[in-house]
Amino acid sequence: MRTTTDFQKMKQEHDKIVMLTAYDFPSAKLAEQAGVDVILVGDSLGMVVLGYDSTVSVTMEDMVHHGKAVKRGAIDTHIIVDMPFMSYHLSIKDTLLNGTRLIQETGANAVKVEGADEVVAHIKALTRAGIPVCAHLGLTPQSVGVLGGYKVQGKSAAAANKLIEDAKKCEEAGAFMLVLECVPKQLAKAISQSLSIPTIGIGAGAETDGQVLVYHDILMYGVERLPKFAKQYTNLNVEIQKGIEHYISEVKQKSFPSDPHSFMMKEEEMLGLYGGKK
Ligand SMILES: Nc1nc(=O)c2c([nH]1)NC[C@@H]1CN(c3ccc(C(=O)N[C@@H](CCC(=O)O)C(=O)O)cc3)CN21
Ligand SMILES: CC(C)C(=O)C(=O)O
Ligand SMILES: [Mg+2]
Repeated sequence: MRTTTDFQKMKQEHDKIVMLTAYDFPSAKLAEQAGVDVILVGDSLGMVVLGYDSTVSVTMEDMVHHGKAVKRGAIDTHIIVDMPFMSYHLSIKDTLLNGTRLIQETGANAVKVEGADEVVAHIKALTRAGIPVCAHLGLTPQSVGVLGGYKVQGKSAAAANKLIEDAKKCEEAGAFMLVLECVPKQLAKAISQSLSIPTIGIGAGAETDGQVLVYHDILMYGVERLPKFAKQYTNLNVEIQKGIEHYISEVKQKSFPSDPHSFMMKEEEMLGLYGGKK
C-alpha cells in the first residue's frame, strides 16, 4: 500500500500518480487488481451511483456506507474518501468528528475537502489531528450553485493568481496532495511547479503529477455523456445492454434455463415421488 510519502517521492521522480474513483466492492476490487496507485471514494457517487443531479445531496452516511464497501474490495490500496457537502464547514469540532468517522469506520487512509479560504483552517486541524488531507481546487462541484454550473475555473490572470495562492495555502496547512479540476493546462502546470506536494489533475492538462477520472466515465458505465476532459476506454453500456437483452430473450423463448443450469433428482428417488403413485 502506498503512503503519503510515497506520493511525494513519485512527484520527485516524475512517476505519474494514477487515481481512479470507486464506489463499491466490485469497482474497488477491479481498480486494485488493475493496479491504480490510489482510489478515491468520490462524492460523485451521488451522481453516477445514486442518480442525484449534483454532489450536494450526498451525506456522511452515504460516504461511510460506500467507503466501507470500497475498503473491503481494496484492502491493499491507498484510499481517499471525499468529505461530503457541509461536513467540514460548521466548526473545527464537527470537521474533526466527521473526519474521524470517515477514517475509523471505513478504514480509509485520508480525506478530501474542496476549497481554500475558510476551509484552510479545517485542513490544518485535520492534519494536526493525524488525518491526512487531500485538497481540491478549481472546479469544486459542491459549490456548483455558487459557481453557476460546472465551468472551467482560473481562466483570467486574476482568478489564476488567486488559485495559485490558494494552492500554496492548502500546502502550508498540511495537505499532502491537491486535486485540480477543470483549470487551464498552463495554470495547472504553474501550480504543480510551485508546490512540493503532488497535484492530481482532472480537466487540468498533462503536466500535473497525477491524473484522476471517474470510474463510470472511463468505462462508459451508466453515464450517457462525458465531460470534455474525460475519455472512454471501453463501453460497458453496450456490453451490459446486450447481456440483459440476451437474458430476456432466452427466458421468453424458453431456451434458458436448460439442463446444464438445472438440478436433477436421481431416477430411484423419482420412483418414490408422490409416494410411489403416479
Ligand atoms: N460522471 C461524472 N464525471 C465527473 O467527472 C464528475 C461527476 N460526474 N460529478 C461530479 C463532478 C462534476 N464534474 C463535471 C461535470 C461536468 C462538467 C462539464 O460538462 N464541463 C464542460 C465545460 C464547461 C466550460 O466550458 O466551462 C465540458 O464541456 O466538459 C465538468 C465537470 C466533474 N465531476
Ligand atoms: C472528480 C473527483 C476529483 C471527485 O472529487 C469525485 O469523484 O467526487
Ligand atoms: Mg468529489
